[in-house]
Amino acid sequence: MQHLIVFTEKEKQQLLKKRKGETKFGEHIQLIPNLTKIYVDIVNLDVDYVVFGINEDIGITANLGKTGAYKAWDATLKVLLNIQSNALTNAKRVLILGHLDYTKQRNAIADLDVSKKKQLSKVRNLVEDIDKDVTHLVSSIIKAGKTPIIIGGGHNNAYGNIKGCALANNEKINVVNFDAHSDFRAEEGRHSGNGFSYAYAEGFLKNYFIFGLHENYTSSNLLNTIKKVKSINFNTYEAIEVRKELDYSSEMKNALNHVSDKKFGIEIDCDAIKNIPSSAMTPSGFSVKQARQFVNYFGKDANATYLHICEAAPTKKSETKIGKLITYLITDFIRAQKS
Ligand SMILES: N=CN[C@@H](CCC(=O)O)C(=O)O
Repeated sequence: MQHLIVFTEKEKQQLLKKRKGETKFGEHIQLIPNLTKIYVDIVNLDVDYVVFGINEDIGITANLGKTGAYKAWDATLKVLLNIQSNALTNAKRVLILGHLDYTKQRNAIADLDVSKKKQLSKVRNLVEDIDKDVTHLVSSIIKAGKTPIIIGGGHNNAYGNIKGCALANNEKINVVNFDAHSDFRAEEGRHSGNGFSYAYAEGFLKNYFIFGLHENYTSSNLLNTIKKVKSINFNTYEAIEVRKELDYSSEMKNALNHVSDKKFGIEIDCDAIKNIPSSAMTPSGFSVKQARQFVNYFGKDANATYLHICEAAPTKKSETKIGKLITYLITDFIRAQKS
């Protein structure tokens, strides 16, 4: 795993802001001292969750989107390590593994002109390399009996999550996706808009529920496709929050029915949440409270297999806000699983 950079005790100490009389989450988490073989390193560790970041936005570049998601992991660590450690946050059950690093690859594509077909396909080929790493890492974590919590990166990484889970369990998995977009675009080379279509076409994804699709950002072709395929179900943000034809809680129940008959992944695209800096930031979207309720609701189910939070693109100004958002979602998931 040449791109996996393990999170070290030294880095942890640099980020921890200790306070007398209090214990921070980072003081109780587990780390692995050396990386040998990921499965062997974690299989005997007494933890339930393996949290790791994917420092890339190459998939977003390959989808001609707005970059910056490679910074979400660092933003998250700064906040996550410094929340309180108490009976409600369960830090001892958490391994902070580290991150997949693609700095070199990001630099190598910086000067490419993605409006040119050949150069775009170079970027899309790089996404396939990332896919291999994510697939291997997720499948090793699941085979070791732990639950992956993945902080992206672009939504292209849904593909590696799904394939990794399916390979580890030796069967297709289901997914519920909290997202303004279907990410079911054509198989035209890998990017952040086709993680689910590739996973479906290659036989790793079975039932797929898209929660809160934006009607303005779904092409006519895609709408026809997702209406036609029986194993795909969806609702729209407009039907729930604008026209009030559907009720948020009942829709979560409906989505759970669609995915919970077997192992399923929970995908949270931060562009579904109002005003969160991301590739497709929107002034009209679900609230942070609704996103947290969503993670809690699906995280409670015994078949919930992984959590992926992606597409948030922090700036200097929004770094703490994004770190806090992602930390709330991570801890909501852990609490939900415990209950
Ligand atoms: N993962 C995001 N997919 C969206 C991106 C939209 C955008 O960046 O504007 C899509 O392909 O539609």
